[in-house]
Amino acid sequence: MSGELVLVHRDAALLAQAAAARLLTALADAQAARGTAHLVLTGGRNGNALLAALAAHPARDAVDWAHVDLWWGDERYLPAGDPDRNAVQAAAFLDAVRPLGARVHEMPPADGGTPAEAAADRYAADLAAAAAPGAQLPVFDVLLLGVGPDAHVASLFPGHPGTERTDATVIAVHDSPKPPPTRLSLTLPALHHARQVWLLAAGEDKADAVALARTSPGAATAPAGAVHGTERTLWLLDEAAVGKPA
Ligand SMILES: O=C(O)[C@H](O)[C@@H](O)[C@H](O)[C@H](O)COP(=O)(O)O
Repeated sequence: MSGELVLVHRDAALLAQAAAARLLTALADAQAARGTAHLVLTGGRNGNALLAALAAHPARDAVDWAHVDLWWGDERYLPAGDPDRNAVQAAAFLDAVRPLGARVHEMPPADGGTPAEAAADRYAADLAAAAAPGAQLPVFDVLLLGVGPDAHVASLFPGHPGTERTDATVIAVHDSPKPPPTRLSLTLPALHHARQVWLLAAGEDKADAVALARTSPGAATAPAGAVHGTERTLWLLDEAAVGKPA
């Protein structure tokens, strides 16, 4: 079982700044150890706030972005440029690091004809191409996950069939309880290919989900409580998201 750590910050803004500083150090450490870093991004308010803080951080370029691979844990299956796509919401950060050489692996957008299943397979192939020989996934150094009010992570929702999938690394998710209804998501086994999993939750609307997840009731009930890094699992919270007894 990896080491689990809970860090609580005063509010969502400080959480984003502190997590960005921590992430820069984690990426620099990964590059010092292995020469490269694989970072998995998440959508949602806290994920996007972290990326905005990262883009503006004075120590941003302590990371050699030319040796960073950026992936997504999930994506809304919408046309390219749609403002609801996670990659579009991360544009300010991507516009800052792409010129520095970051390898940005966006999940495929909907093109009006390709089924989401085919797009999921394409991303799985992209991941496999970046993996060690014989592996299906690169080892992710840090995998970021926003936590939903129902304790979902990525696009793996409680009681949803996609959360139980173990036969693929990337799946299409239909009938998502969180709009839009069609998404692409890494599966739970794929999320476990991370050295560090960082779970981000801020606001009192997340307190129930955090309290439930931390009792580890299983992925079907609380996917956020079922994801762990092989080396470390961090809960990055603000005060409003803490304090509800389990
Ligand atoms: O595509 C998405 O919607 C996200 O990847 C999703 O998993 C998100 O991280 C959580 O729903 C938390 O979102 P908030 O931080 O906005 O509450």
